[in-house]
Amino acid sequence: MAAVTAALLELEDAHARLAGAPVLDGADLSVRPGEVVALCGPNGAGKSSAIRAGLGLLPLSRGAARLGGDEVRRLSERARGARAAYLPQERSIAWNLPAVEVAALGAPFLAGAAALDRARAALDEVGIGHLADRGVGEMSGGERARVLLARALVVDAPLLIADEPIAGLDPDAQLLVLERLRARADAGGGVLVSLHDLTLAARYADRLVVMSRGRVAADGPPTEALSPAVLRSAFNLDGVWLEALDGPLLAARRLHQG
Ligand SMILES: Nc1ncnc2c1ncn2[C@@H]1O[C@H](COP(=O)(O)OP(=O)(O)OP(=O)(O)O)[C@@H](O)[C@H]1O
Repeated sequence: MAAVTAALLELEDAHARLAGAPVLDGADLSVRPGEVVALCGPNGAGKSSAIRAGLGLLPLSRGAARLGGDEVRRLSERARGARAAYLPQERSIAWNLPAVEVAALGAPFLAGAAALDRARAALDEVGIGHLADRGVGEMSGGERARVLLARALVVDAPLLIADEPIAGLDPDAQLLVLERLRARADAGGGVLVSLHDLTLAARYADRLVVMSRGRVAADGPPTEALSPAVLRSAFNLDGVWLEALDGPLLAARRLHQG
């Protein structure tokens, strides 16, 4: 009998409010082992809120949030940290520590040398191995963003959640990072990644979830989820998918305002 694989993260009819206004309004979301799920939607649609709810960082007023099959609010912070690595959208690092030490913070339970080895490997993975010993206060914004991604890659957890990991990265680094996330999923992990670049989302994700006004407007194979109707209603775009050499390519223009 085939075993049913539990979702690594699940939101079911999730409702949440911030400052008196709804930010999640009945959102459903799941991530399973082996898949990259791209979370897309316009600014303010609720992507970060959905991620934070799944991690137990944003309490729900109604509905359920489960991490690794258990209700997230019943899990200790340590248990949450063991179930999901998280790269938040916020990219600041307070202390000017060497990149390798910042990345090693992702493996607090490993002995120092083992954590530093893993951190160096992760910095290599994101293309900045040569900056491992440089202070993060002496780096460009994109380099610092990659250090934080390396810290998330160091975490030994079945699920990796990355909130806009390619924002501010150069084109080569964007593709490199998405390749690394793809490789994590191909090795059996689950990946939830919020992205604004719809073409890249379509190329690297197995499934694409479109959020709009705190709800899920579409969930499915990327170019099906981003249908012309959804592009119109959620993104204000008049768009079509073209088939290019490297995969689907979105050709879109802004809809004229009435
Ligand atoms: N701390 C807060 N207090 C009050 N409202 C908030 C707060 N954080 C976010 N919001 C509101 O919640 C809604 C959802 O925000 P969220 O950050 O989840 O959107 P998002 O889809 O991740 O957007 P973006 O693409 O801009 O990062 C927005 O309307 C936003 O203004």
